[in-house]
Amino acid sequence: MPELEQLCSTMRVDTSVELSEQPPVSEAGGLRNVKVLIGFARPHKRRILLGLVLALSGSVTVLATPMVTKWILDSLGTGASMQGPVWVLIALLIVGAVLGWAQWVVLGTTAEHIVFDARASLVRRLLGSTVPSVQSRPVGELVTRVTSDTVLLREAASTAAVGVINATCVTIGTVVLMGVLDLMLLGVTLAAIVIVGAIFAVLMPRIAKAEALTQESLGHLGGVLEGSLRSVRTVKAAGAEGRVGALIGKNAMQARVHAISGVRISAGAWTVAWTGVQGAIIAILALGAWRVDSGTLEVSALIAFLLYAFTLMGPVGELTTNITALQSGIAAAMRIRELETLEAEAVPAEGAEPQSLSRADTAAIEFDNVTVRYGAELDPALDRVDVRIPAIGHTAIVGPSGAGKTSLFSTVLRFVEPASGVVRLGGARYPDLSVESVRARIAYVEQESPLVPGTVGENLRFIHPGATDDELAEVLTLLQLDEVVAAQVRGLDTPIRDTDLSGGQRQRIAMARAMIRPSPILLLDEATSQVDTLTEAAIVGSIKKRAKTGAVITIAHRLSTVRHADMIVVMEAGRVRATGDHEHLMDSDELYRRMVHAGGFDLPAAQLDEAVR
Ligand SMILES: Nc1ncnc2c1ncn2[C@@H]1O[C@H](COP(=O)(O)OP(=O)(O)OP(=O)(O)O)[C@@H](O)[C@H]1O
Repeated sequence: MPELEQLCSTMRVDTSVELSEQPPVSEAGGLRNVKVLIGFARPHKRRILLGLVLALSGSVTVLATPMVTKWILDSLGTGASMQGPVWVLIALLIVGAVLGWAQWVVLGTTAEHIVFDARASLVRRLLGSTVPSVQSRPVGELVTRVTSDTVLLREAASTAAVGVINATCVTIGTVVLMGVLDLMLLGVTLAAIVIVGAIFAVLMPRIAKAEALTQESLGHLGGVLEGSLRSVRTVKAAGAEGRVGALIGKNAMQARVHAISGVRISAGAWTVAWTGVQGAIIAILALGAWRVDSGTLEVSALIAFLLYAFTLMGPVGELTTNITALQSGIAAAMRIRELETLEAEAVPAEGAEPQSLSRADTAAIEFDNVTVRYGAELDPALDRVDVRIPAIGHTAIVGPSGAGKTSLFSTVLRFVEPASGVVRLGGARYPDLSVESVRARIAYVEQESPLVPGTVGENLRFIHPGATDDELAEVLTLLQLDEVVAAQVRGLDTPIRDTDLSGGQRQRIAMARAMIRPSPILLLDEATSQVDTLTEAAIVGSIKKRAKTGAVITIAHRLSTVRHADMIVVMEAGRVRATGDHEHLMDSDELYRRMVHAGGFDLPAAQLDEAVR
């Protein structure tokens, strides 16, 4: 758990570190792709080195065994005591077993550390990225990168890398010792190794490609599945289970096709490797027998040579498995690394502090000629907006769908940064303030899915974890939630997933969370649906109360919220069209009048006329 706490506590710090320390992604450069994988292993190089030393030491015991066997066979011929070589064999066995165990533990543990680090780094990256960049990808796809891709990294970045080096060393060592025994038989072995190696070189990139495509399909699968489950009610109500299932199944099938292609190529590589080694053994046996027969080779040397040939199957098999694992790991590392393209939030600035936000004559938020775009080629979502929101009172933002209300909130919360113009909080310019210091002064209630994983109590204390029981009780009463909470099986300790809260009750819990302690600014994106009369009355009442001591800014959809606002900002097509109170706007602004008569503040502009008619 301490590691988890550490992970959580470092969530808010600069996120650009770990992933960006690695070299840039390249589709073409195989070596560069390997470097991406090495980037994940680098922090654990000492442990990996230890694992390699243990693996190599273990291999020495394996390599020594045929020579000691030859020693025993030679002793048979000369009548010398066999006690010495037998003890050496037993010692080699024990030492080899201990080294193998230690290698397994060291590398296995390291692999888990690598997976944890990659996950922690990914979580930090995801939570540290800007809202639009995270929301531009399906959530399920991002989740698979943290869950399944990191698992593939496990073997590749530790065991597989060591396995490849060790197997290569063992192969070289075996070849050298074979050369000591007989050069002609070595020639046969080398020919087999070269042929197997060449076929491998051709097959490996194809395995890598199949792995990358499999992971990509799995990512898409996760994305579609997550989206479908999120809207399971709509899916079922529309009787679309079959269609949605087919769409998810299509991604699953694609994953299967690519995975099967990978399996086939891997099977081919394995078969080639084993057949090559087996063929070499038969050739060695035939040639060796002929040479023993002609008196140019000792029987003990032939047996030792054959033992080496059999030993060679180990490293060749190890190479095949580990190179396959490396290819999977490289594909996973590239996908993990690709998340670097998510735009990170601005690094905290030091220095400026907002002025007091509690005086009626100061502005809580000021927009000075602010333009916001979601892409260079897109029309601005906010177009040269000038607005001044007082530090005390209720300001309602209204406008047709797409007018820029949410973008205004996103700019206030620094989810997006203006392309031009400047925003001020309590007189201090945003660029001079850290993101944290801005958000610390704002409580925000979003319109959609306002509850977070955890218990009811954790949800209520989400913004202010230190809130006292009295503070909690007060806000629960204000929002008429006390009985709702008491009715849950374990009261405040009821996990959200076990509650039977209605949409309106969830909305009120989200409100309570934001109001448990006064924040200078309360941003409320009013829910259009799911709001019962009780919730509506509770929300209007709490807005009024809070607006006496701070700034309450609502994206308002209902007349009941808008009518009593101290100031109403009417937005249209990214611009502020008019400001004033209800009476003033009813007299002076045509669009506002139409929205009031239409009975909805969020209809698309084209529908307003129709609704009024
Ligand atoms: N993440 C995004 N990427 C690209 N364009 C966006 C994004 N978010 C909003 N927009 C565009 O910016 C404009 C303003 O959208 P915004 O969501 O701020 O309007 P809104 O008034 O809140 O609308 P609604 O009431 O329908 O939520 C729209 O044209 C919208 O298409």
